[in-house]
Amino acid sequence: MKQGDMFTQIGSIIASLMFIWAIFQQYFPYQIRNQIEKYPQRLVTFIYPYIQITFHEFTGERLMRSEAYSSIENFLSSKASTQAKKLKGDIGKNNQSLVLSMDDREEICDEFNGVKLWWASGKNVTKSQTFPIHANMDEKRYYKLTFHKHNRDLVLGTYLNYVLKEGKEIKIKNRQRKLYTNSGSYWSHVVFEHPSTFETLGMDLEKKKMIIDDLITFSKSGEFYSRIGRAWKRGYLLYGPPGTGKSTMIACMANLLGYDIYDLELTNVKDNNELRKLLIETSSKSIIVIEDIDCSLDLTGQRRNKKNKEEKKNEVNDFSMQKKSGIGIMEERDVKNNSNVTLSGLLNFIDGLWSACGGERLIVFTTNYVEKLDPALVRKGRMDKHIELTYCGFEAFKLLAKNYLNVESHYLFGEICELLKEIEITPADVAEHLMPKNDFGDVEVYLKSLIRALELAKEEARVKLEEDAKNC
Ligand SMILES: Nc1ncnc2c1ncn2[C@@H]1O[C@H](COP(=O)(O)OP(=O)(O)OP(=O)(O)O)[C@@H](O)[C@H]1O
Ligand SMILES: [Mg+2]
Repeated sequence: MKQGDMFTQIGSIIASLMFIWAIFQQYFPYQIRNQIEKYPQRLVTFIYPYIQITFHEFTGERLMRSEAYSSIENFLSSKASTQAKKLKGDIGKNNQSLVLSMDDREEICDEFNGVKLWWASGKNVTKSQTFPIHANMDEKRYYKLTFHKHNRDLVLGTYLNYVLKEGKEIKIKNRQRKLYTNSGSYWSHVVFEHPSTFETLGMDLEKKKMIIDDLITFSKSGEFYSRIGRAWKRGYLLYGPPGTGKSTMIACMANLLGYDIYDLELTNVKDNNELRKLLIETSSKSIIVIEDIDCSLDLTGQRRNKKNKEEKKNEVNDFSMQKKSGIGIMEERDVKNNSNVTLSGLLNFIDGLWSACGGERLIVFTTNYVEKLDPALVRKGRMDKHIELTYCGFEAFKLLAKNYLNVESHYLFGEICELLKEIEITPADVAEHLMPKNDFGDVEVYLKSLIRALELAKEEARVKLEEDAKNC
């Protein structure tokens, strides 16, 4: 028989069956129909004791991308890379890693609490009404989960929640992170791609480990915080001289935990209401940073006095000094905009905001002058961890030498170690000496340049000491 004839015959059989079904539906009372329908269903359940759940990619009237679908996609991506034979590859949203997912019409098996389940990917293709270029718009993808009916409770009660939660976490890890800054009461953002990590941060190793442990413990303690009835937040105060790595450490924290950064410029905020609005808009898994907190607010709750204003007057004309002399900017703003953020407004936000918002947040203040801060601002519970970033010690130097020069030991290290004990030099200055120059000289050239700088600083310190002694 020709293929065309076969299709015609099948078509007429289907048409006849549909006709009989329509008659059946119309003329048999509901009760009889129900009885008769039960048997084929029981037969199917007996022969095929599996349940299937379909998760479509687009849902709702406006065909929004389903969150469940994208969570499942993320959840399955790690399993797909080891099990599926046909994979799809793409660059992740963080623009750094390759993300693999299962291709259409693939199936993989998952196991949960000793129970086997099967995930299959598929797509329905409907004929495109539009131009061929839009043909893809008519492909409707879905994931189908199949499991034995005995495991219904486990799958619906626990497994699916677990899949959605895991998928969400993977999504957050892979997402493109953002650096937000505020102008007035609005946040604007750029993609956050700072390369600093704790591996490249030069500092005392024990202290570094303590900070990493603290951050990781915090990020895993959601349930603990909720059990004890505290908002899931933690405050860090980073203090130390300029160039010791405070801002760099914030980037390391964000990279370690995969958080966004909100760099809050308090001097751009008009009043406490505007501050509250800004903070409520911050997302979960974020670090809210206020740099140079001593400059951003008058920490006695009063505006700085006139004398201070005069002192700062010249500095604000120099753009490079503006960050450091934030109070100067603030006073300039005050005159024009009547800025009115107060210490108590800031404290309220630290204490109260997160309770309402949920989700994990770090708040980080930096300052060069910890002694200037109001004790109320930095007490435990508000700023839980106070971390001093210090001048460059030998351990920090070794890490910088390894990163910048790819050298772990050298005969000049001993001399540098001795000099670092006597001379205060910031990691930023050390890094500057180790930075590759045009001539790309060898390691010795860079180390000797650093030694010269240290000896010069030592000599200057000696002369200054002598002069001070004479003046006394
Ligand atoms: N501990 C460090 N390890 C590695 N690099 C560092 C470290 N400290 C500083 N640097 C380098 O010096 C530069 C300046 O450091 P950073 O901006 O973090 O200093 P800071 O403490 O925030 O200074 P400021 O108080 O002026 O804001 C960074 O770009 C970084 O390359
Ligand atoms: Mg800084």
